[in-house]
Amino acid sequence: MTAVSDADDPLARERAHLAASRSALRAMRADVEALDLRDVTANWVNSEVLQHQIDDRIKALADLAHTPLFFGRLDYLHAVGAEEAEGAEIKKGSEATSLEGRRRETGGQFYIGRRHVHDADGDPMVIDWRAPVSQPFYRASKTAPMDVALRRRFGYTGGELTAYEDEHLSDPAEAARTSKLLQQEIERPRVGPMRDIVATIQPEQDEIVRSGLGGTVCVQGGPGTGKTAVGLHRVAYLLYAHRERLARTGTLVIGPNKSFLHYIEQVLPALGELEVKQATVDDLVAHVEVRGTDAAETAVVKGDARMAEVLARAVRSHVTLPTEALMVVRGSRRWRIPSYELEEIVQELLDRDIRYGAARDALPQRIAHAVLVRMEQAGEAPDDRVQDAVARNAAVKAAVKSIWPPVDPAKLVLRLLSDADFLAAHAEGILTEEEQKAVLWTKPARSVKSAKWSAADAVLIDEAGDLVARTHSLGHVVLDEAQDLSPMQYRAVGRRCTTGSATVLGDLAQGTTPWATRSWAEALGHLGKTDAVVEELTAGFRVPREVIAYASRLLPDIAPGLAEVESVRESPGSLSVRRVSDLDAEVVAACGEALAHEGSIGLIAADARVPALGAALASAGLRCLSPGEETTPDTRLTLVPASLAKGLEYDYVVLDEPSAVVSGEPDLRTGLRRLYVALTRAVSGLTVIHRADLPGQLG
Ligand SMILES: Nc1ncnc2c1ncn2[C@@H]1O[C@H](COP(=O)(O)OP(=O)(O)OP(=O)(O)O)[C@@H](O)[C@H]1O
Repeated sequence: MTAVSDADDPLARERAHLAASRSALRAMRADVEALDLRDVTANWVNSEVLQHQIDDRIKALADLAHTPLFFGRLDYLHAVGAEEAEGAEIKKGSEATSLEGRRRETGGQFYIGRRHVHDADGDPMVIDWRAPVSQPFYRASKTAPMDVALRRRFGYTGGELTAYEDEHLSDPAEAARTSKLLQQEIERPRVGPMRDIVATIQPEQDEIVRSGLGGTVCVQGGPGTGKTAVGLHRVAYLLYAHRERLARTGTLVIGPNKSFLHYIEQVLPALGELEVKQATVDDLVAHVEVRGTDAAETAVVKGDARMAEVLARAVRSHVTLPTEALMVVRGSRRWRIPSYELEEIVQELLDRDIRYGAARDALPQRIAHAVLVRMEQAGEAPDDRVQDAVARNAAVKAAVKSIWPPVDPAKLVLRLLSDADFLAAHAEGILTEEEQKAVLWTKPARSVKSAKWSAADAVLIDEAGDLVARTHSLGHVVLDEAQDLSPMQYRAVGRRCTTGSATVLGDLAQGTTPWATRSWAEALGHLGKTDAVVEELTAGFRVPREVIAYASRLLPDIAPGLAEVESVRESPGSLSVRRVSDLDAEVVAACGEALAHEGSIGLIAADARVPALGAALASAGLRCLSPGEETTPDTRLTLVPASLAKGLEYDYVVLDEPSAVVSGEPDLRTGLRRLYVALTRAVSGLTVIHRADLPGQLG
């Protein structure tokens, strides 16, 4: 029997490259594991830090059995520069040199994967998907082949490479066709948390993913258009392209709630990025314990950007212009600074755009300077040490304390919400009387500790905190489900990226808070990023065509003017709407039917219906999870209160009583938006079960 030659069996050749890449990765990992820190660090702290970095590197180099090491290949027509091939990762001269050789032979053949893998000589076996040379894998087309002769996509079953699909982009004779492997990957059933999409990022998504670190991008996109996926991949891309800078400044992903963050938390580690922090807006502003809630009209006023002006006035009101001269005694001499001169110093600090706390810190030195000028006029020759000593003089300290006392942000907000006169003094001309009444506590709180702070109050404290001392800014912030943020929350996020940039993701049609975003331009203004570019994603990857068409009947009422999502997925029979008389029993039965399919099942219901449905499922012997709990092959059903459905997805969704979802909200528009969210969580099938009439648009 003759052995099959490589040329005869390309699949065998690709498998051989996979096996070789795997062993190269193992060798890279072994190299890192073998590092002996005792040789390089004498000091314990350094070795702790280094060990941490090494542990991360070892984790990042893990060969995950079910994550293919590469998913594509590009064959270039002409040579590619070493810079482009390795992008920001290029470090070793040997890689560049050996690449040179490879280019001469082949014109450039690159395997694209989740991370860079090289062999013992430093020859690249797999190129990081983020390297510039990988870009045509996502963007090249028949009309713009980007110098690519062949684009090959690989299909895997488990960890096994089982198929490939070729596109000869520069061959005019070959007709363009849609990729089956791409379609299969998009339709692969979901079990467990969200996964990465590196193998199938679409051209319009790639443009956002690879947009530069300097600019803020805002993405408007309907349900399932890949906003979350794009935001997470953008962070991974930026970390690759600007690793050092972002390692110093930090990156953060902000999501609407803990269960959502739990759902997305494995995407970045799967891409080898372990250092990105995640938080909700509430986490960011957790200066006090939140135990209270606000009525909607109160929260609307507290979340309004005008509150920033009220707070700014209230903070500044602590400055009292001096009315008396200051006498500084040093040895046998007395130095007098008249009140008008003190006033000038204070006024000058007030006019400058610096934080209250920074100005307070500067004041003693300014006063000391005025004293020094007098000393010099009197023929003395004081130096810096004298100035410092004067700044610390008891009389100067006392003057500073009375002119510019310290401000505690939480105490300030406590006073604004408790003391009608204090609020009125600073809200005059900004908030109406009714609005002032709305924010005042009916029962004034005694102390910061005992106050029943609401989530909106915590944001006010954060704003006040920033007026006193500048908030630390990160290098990049991804803000998901942004449409639900109040103007004051946008400001809280904005001050965490004043010197960095942001990726803002949202859908105006899915805004379900009373202060939901009306326009991105307005939101970006509150965020402090008016120069942001607004992009729109319209291709839907989650929801099948039939289902999105049904949900989109709500669009004219909830977001007139927004385009309907164009599903990339045809899935006939994916929608079923049933009117029943025994609601609970039929819902349980529908869950049972859904469980006959592979993948995850979500039963979505109005929050108030959740206890009854939980009991009905339990008595039918069906185990269910709460959102954020991980699905397992044994327990694939999650009971989801409609208020937590946002951002999540399930292969099959059973939606209980739509009218209850609508009436669970304070107004019709919010109710219909909540329903729109619930209707757009299904990947493969949606079953709507109702006893009451459906909202008119769906009837
Ligand atoms: N290019 C792609 N290839 C494969 N799957 C994709 C692609 N883009 C998005 N998806 C998948 O589509 C689903 C929806 O994506 P995602 O959750 O990011 O959408 P979204 O716009 O944030 O939705 P929502 O508005 O509902 O929060 C996810 O399962 C995601 O992995």
